[in-house]
Amino acid sequence: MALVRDRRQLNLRLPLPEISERRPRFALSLPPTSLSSAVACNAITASDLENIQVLGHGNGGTVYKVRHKRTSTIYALKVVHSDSDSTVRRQIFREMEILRRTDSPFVVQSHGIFEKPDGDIAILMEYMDAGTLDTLLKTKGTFSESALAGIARQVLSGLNYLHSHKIIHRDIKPSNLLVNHNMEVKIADFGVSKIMCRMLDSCNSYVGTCAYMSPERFDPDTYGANYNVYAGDIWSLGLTLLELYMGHFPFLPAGQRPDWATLMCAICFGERPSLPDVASEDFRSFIECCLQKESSKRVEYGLGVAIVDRFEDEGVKLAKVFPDLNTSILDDMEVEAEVVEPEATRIEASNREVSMDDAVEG
Ligand SMILES: Nc1ncnc2c1ncn2[C@@H]1O[C@H](COP(=O)(O)OP(=O)(O)OP(=O)(O)O)[C@@H](O)[C@H]1O
Repeated sequence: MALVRDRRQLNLRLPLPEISERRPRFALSLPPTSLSSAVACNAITASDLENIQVLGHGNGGTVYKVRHKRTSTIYALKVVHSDSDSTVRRQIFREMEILRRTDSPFVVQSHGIFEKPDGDIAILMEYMDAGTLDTLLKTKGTFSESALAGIARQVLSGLNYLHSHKIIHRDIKPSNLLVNHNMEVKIADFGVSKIMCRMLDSCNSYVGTCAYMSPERFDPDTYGANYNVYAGDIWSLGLTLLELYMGHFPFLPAGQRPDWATLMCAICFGERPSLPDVASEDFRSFIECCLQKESSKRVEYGLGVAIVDRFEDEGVKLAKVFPDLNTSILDDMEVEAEVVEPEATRIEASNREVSMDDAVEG
C-alpha cells in the first residue's frame, strides 16, 4: 500500500525546526484525502497510475505524464531516484514540504507523495498541458504586452500567496512557470525555495539559477543592506517577463552563452537592459520597478508598505499599467494540447511513510 499525502494548511506562524532538529522525529500522517478531481475520497496509490510519457528531466529527477487507471485523470509525476545525491534529495524533500503547505490557484497543486521500496520518491501533481513559459517561448515565439500582463498578474498573485506564507521561491524563471491550455500560469519547482521562520530572517544564500538571481544575492554588501528577502523573486519576475518579451536573456546579446562571471558582472554592474522602441511606457515602467538593482528601492517602489500589502497594491497598479489586463491572452496565443502515444509503465510504490526530512531550510 502506498501512502498518499494530501495538502493541508498548517499554522505557518508556528516556529519551524532548527537545522539540527531536521531529522524526522515523527512520521507525517495524512489528513483525509480531499482531492477536487474525480478521484476525491479515494487515496491514489502509485499502482493506480500508468505512465504515458516523459515530460521532462530536471535536476536529478524525471517528470512523467501519468494516467489514473480508473478515472483516466491525467497527472504529472515527478520522480527522484534513490541514488540521487544528498543535495537533490534535500531539494525534493523541500519541494514536498512546500507543496504540502500550499493551496493556491497560482501554485502547481500536489495530489500526493509516494516513496517506492527502492527509495525513489515521487510527487503527484496537477498536469499542466501547455508545458512551461520557456517551452512556449521556444515554440511560439515572443509574447505580446497584453499576454505578459496576464502572466504578470498570475505570477504576482502566486508570489503574493507564497510571500504571505513566508515562502521565498528563489528560482523564478520561464522554465519554472507552468502553463495550461487556458493560459493559466502556475509557479512550480520549489527545490531551492526557502520557508522563512521569521519575517525578518536573512536569506542571502547562493542558490537558484544564476542568470535570474538579483544583484543583492551576488553582492549583498553593495545591493542588499537591510534588504527584504522577498525582493529577489520580484527581480526574477521582471527578468522573466523581459526575456519573454525580447526572446533572449535580456542582459546579454541574443545567442550568447555566458559563463558565471560574465553573468554576474552583467547583472551587478551592467546597465538595465534597454527595451525596444516599440515597448509602451507602461511596460517599461513595470520592468523598471522590478529591475531596480538596489533591492530596498525595488521593494519600496510604489506605496512602500510591507511586502504583502505591496503585492496586493501591485495588483491594482498593474491593472493601471496594463489596461487590457483582464482580456484573455488566448487571443494572443493559441496553445495546443499535445497528443501522446501511451506506453504502459507502472510506477510501483511501497507502504513506507515519507517523513519530514530536510524539508525546511534553516
Ligand atoms: N506539473 C507539470 N505538468 C506538466 N509538465 C511538467 C510539470 N512539472 C514539470 N513538468 C515538465 O517537466 C520538466 C522538468 O521539470 P522539473 O521540475 O523536474 O525540472 P526543471 O524545473 O525543468 O529543472 P531543474 O529542476 O533543474 O530546475 C519541466 O521543464 C516541464 O516541462
